[in-house]
Amino acid sequence: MEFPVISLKDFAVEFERVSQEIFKASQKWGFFIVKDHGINGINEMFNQAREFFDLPMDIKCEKILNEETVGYDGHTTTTFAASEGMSFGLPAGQLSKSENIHSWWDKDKLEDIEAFKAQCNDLNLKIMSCFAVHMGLQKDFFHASHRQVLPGNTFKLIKYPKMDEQPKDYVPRLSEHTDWGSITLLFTESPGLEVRDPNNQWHAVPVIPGAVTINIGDALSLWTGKQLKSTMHRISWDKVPKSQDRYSMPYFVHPNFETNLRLNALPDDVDEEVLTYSDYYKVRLRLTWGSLEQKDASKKFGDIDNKTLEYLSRLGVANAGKLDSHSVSI
Ligand SMILES: O=C(O)CCC(=O)C(=O)O
Ligand SMILES: [Fe+2]
Repeated sequence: MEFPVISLKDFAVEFERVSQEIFKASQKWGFFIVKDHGINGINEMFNQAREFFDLPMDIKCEKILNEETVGYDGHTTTTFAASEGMSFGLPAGQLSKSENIHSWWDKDKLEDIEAFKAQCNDLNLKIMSCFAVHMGLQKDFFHASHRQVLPGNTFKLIKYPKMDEQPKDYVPRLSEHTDWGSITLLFTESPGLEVRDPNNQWHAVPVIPGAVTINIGDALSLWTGKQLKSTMHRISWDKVPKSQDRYSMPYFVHPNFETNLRLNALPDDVDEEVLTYSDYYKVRLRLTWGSLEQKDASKKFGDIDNKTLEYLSRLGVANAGKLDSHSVSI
């Protein structure tokens, strides 16, 4: 089964055809690769990532990830990944105002990050317009819920350090999971990512230099009555070369907090209840990063509200039954 690879070279002149390919791939796989996307400066970003992760641990630990999803993680083991990360959350233009930015990320470096985030957001809005038209909505329907307000989109640098052997305590390289938000744009130079294909078998995502891998997150899947698929993905130990570090850079797009994800309620969902993105985000934030909270009482990552949890399992989010895949005890 062939992994979908789509060129955006003729996006404007052949919008109907290209958008249809994107919509179909998102229904069938929930994952696709785009080429000719026009985003510049990818190699420079990888170089920044290498430079940052090469710094001594005490410098990287100057700012540990906070609830804005800004800061470093990698100083401690988690149950879901053997990696370190540097996250740049918040709506466009707000990083320089965050209190959680390391002094190493000076004004010029932050401007580069903001400019890269802006390019990613342009691509995001293009992709969203493809979904809208094929669902019979106004082309810019999703733009209104992707304004630059909280929580904003998170650009993250990730390093999976080379390891001769798997640590004794079982830690997945990256445990199987779905993403939380609307879509994710992923930049990577190395193999290792696997996704569930339409037959539910693990399928290696090809690496195409300079291309962007895009996948649908839970919020957009729920919001579209599951017309679009939020697909499980993972990185397993035996698929990543042992002798070299693996770098990747996801850009996680989130709908605005107040967005009601009930646009196209599922046929068996008779509940009138509103499910905002904020409700869902709080659950995933806590499940993913709650362990940092236990180490630093000044931090507060979301909330597990039982009513939301129960409601989500009834709706059957893509991660159904797996809401604890990034588990911390709650
Ligand atoms: O590092 C990768 O290639 C995938 C990362 C990912 O899926 C995530 O961080 O959600
Ligand atoms: Fe992911």
